[in-house]
Amino acid sequence: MYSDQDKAEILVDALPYIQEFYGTTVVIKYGGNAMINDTLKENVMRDVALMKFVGIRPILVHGGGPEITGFLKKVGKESTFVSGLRVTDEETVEIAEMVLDGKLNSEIVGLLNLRGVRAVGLSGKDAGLIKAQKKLATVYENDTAHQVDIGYVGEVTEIDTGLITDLLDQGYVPVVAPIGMGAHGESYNINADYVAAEIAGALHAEKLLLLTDVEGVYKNFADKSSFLSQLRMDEAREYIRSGIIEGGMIPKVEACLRALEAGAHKAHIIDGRLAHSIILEIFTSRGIGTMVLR
Ligand SMILES: NC(=[NH2+])NCCC[C@H](N)C(=O)O
Repeated sequence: MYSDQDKAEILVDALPYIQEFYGTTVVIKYGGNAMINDTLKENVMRDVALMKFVGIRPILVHGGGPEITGFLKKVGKESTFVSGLRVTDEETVEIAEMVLDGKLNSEIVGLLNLRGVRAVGLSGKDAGLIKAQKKLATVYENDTAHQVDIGYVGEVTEIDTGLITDLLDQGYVPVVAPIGMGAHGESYNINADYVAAEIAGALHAEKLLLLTDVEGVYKNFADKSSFLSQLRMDEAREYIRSGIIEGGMIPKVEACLRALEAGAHKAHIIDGRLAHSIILEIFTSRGIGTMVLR
């Protein structure tokens, strides 16, 4: 166990970062295991409370994939996926919105408020926060790519940061469900990583933190010593092009690149399965994940 002296030193070691990030905005994509496991969930809520009370302005964007799938099953709807994207008819997007906004969002808001954080739940429909349009899935057949309509799966076309900025200025913590609104008022289910990236970019946030179910980026996944603690944008693009970054890591790194291109300062891929990974990444010099920078 730590002595009181050790604890004092740990706090003082964090001081440079507390000073550096005081008053800055940090967008956190909350999903995966950190959202499913109750202990991890509790940890994340405390990490967010800690950030808030040392003067950071956190914003949470949450996912909901497994819960949506579970609820669809309950009502007898099986999900089919095309290139990793859920085929989303009108009934499916209605259920996705119910689960994301009605259940998960209000659950997170409740947990944060229990911790003394004045969290406010939002969906992309609130005050025009997330404007969206249909996203087509790309399918490859005999080496030729074509686009397939999979329904109400969306991509962000515009972020209106007005409401979020007002809430942050008033000391609230916005919690955003990744639902976007189309030109005719229709709802779109959007990948939460991309929503978080767009919001971080639009706000010129200090950081985007992606809580994932991996440690970060490896140059060679089989070799644990090839972990990339830092990655520049040009390197990241090159690694995607050359296949070093592959599979499920591509959209994560692309979300980081998008956030930086749009105006965020840094983007971090961190392991949400690890207790207090947010605090370790932000308040230590080495961090624990992969930091993507300009
Ligand atoms: N994966 C890394 N290399 N992280 C370094 C983090 C440094 C510092 N705590 C920051 O948040 O900016």
